[in-house]
Amino acid sequence: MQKGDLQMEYQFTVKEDGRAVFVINRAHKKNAINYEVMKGLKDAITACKENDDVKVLLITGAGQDAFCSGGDVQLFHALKTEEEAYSMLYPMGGILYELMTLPKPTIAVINGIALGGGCELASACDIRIAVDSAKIGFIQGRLGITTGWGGTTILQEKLSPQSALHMLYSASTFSAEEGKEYGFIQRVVSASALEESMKQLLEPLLQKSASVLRQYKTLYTKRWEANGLFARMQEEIQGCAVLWAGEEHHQAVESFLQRK
Ligand SMILES: CC[C@H](C(=O)O)C(=O)SCCNC(=O)CCNC(=O)[C@H](O)C(C)(C)COP(=O)(O)OP(=O)(O)OC[C@H]1O[C@@H](n2cnc3c(N)ncnc32)[C@H](O)[C@@H]1OP(=O)(O)O
Repeated sequence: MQKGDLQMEYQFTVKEDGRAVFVINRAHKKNAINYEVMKGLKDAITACKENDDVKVLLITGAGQDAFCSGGDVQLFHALKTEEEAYSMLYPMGGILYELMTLPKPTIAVINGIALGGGCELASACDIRIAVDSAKIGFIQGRLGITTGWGGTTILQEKLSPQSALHMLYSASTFSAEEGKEYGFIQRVVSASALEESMKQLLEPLLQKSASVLRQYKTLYTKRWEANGLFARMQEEIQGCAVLWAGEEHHQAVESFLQRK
């Protein structure tokens, strides 16, 4: 394959105004997360932490109809046992913990459908802005599993129990406006107004000094360290791995893969 033909599964750029942008670049797979995207996200978060020029991290998906459809079902379908599932779930949970505690503002720009682990990824960001056509759903329950990247533990820090548990129990797909009613989405805009809305959202943040932004985030990170956030995420991940090995999950994934 010619070098020029190589399609990177993600793009990470740092703009002159201090915003860093991570784009999941797998639109042909509704921006599902595979191991390359996981590594790219891990490296991007580290780069943001180490680069004083970066003030804000944005995460979004390539194309117009998907933010992220969760883990790559075709790829992760090969993981059958609890141990094999844990070998993928735990590293991604660690990445979401690093994202959650990055000492800089993080914004999920939900440009389209966000499902399963895609919602967990968005949850780990400080702020979620969505286009009005976006659909969001913690659909893991339909596959006989729970969130497996720490998403439930993260929601416990951001949403009311009634909102979070309804979204999780139902495994329903909600509109962006419904997600806003639950407190999961902070701003809903039309696709055409997204760029302007992002400008309005970012301007006041980019004008603040890095130390002010870092101080605010550190106050939250200290709270999460004090209440054992990562240990609770790990417990959630272990629970998901047990369900992952169950027949209900394997049959649900098989049905998805055989659907066409
Ligand atoms: C802990 C996290 C947990 C985990 O995986 O570990 C999860 O995230 S569980 C949830 C996993 N995600 C899903 O179950 C979503 C599966 N995808 C869908 O339900 C649909 O594809 C949908 C609703 C996103 C879009 O449906 P639509 O009819 O508009 O498009 P297609 O289904 O034809 O999809 C187009 C193309 O993308 C591939 N695709 C979509 N989602 C995934 C995915 N999550 N993993 C891998 N591939 C995905 C789909 O197979 C099609 O590709 P093709 O080569 O044409 O088959």
